[in-house]
Amino acid sequence: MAVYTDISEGDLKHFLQQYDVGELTSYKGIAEGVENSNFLLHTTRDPLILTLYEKRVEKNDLPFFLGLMQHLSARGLSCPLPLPRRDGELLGELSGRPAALISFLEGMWLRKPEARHCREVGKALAQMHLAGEGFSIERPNALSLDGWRTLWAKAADRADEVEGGLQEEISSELDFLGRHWPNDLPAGVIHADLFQDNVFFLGDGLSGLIDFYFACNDLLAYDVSICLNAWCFEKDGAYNVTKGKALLEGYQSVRPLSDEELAALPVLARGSALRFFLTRLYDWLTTPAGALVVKKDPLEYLRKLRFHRQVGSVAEYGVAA
Ligand SMILES: Nc1ncnc2c1ncn2[C@@H]1O[C@H](COP(=O)(O)OP(=O)(O)OP(=O)(O)O)[C@@H](O)[C@H]1O
Ligand SMILES: N[C@@H](CCO)C(=O)O
Repeated sequence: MAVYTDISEGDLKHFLQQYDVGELTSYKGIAEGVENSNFLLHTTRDPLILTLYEKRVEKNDLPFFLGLMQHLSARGLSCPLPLPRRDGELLGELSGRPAALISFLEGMWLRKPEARHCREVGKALAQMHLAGEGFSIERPNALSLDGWRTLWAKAADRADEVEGGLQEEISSELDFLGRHWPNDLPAGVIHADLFQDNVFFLGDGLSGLIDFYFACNDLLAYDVSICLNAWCFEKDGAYNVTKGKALLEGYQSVRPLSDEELAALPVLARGSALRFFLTRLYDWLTTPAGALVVKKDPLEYLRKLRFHRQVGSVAEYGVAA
């Protein structure tokens, strides 16, 4: 459950006086999510989301995240919009944490997405990539090769507790990626965490994207590979080529991938599988027992990584080579 910081009604009402958002009628903590504390607020006007940024989010990055949501929204992408205080600031403080109010996005995330939903996700990702053009703040990806090495250095000693042989396997994977990582592909603002719980649907239609707190500047095709990992595998670990094809077609209907981007997909997908494996492994090994947060299974991403390692041609992802 992601409510790490509690708030009192008195403090909340005081905080809301800085905004022009009507009177508070009720509020409750939102159990989903693992990074920040989120609350749903009802007021005499529109419902709102209150986010308290927790320790893994760098305060210096908040102008990037909040500014990006404004930028994308202004360019027609459906995503939450941060609300300014009466003094124009987007960021305040509540219960000792940086805090922001953002608009409530209608919709639900899908527990069992189908290929047609993957197509919509592909389209929305490409729309986000185009809408991100011209955003003036830059944020390097803290979770690329260097960040992976740092995480691995903290977890490697204990990795074999999770599965025998992991130490060797992951060390050589990092070496491989260090030698083969592309750096001359089109880059821009990427979401970097566009998992199912960050895409809302209303009926069959995609209603918007949320959770831009890993967004950064990186290769656009790397973001595509994150979505292939997050959306196109079945619970039993099998890659679903119909979903992959739909996601890639949806993406390419808005922003065609170059031959170089397509050819790089297997390596990029190895990297993105490793990224989520490593953050999950680190959390698995360091989250205290009894913490009110659901730990995610690192081995799910190890299996995905192994799949990408044996991919011979990009056609196996569902796209014509
Ligand atoms: N703008 C919004 N409109 C509607 N619901 C929202 C909005 N923002 C967040 N939520 C709700 O809060 C939940 C958690 O939000 P979010 O994914 O941003 O949190 P997080 O802690 O950063 O999570 P994680 O990084 O694990 O995905 C969402 O699944 C959703 O239910
Ligand atoms: N989407 C991430 C968690 C938070 O970003 C994962 O599934 O590991």
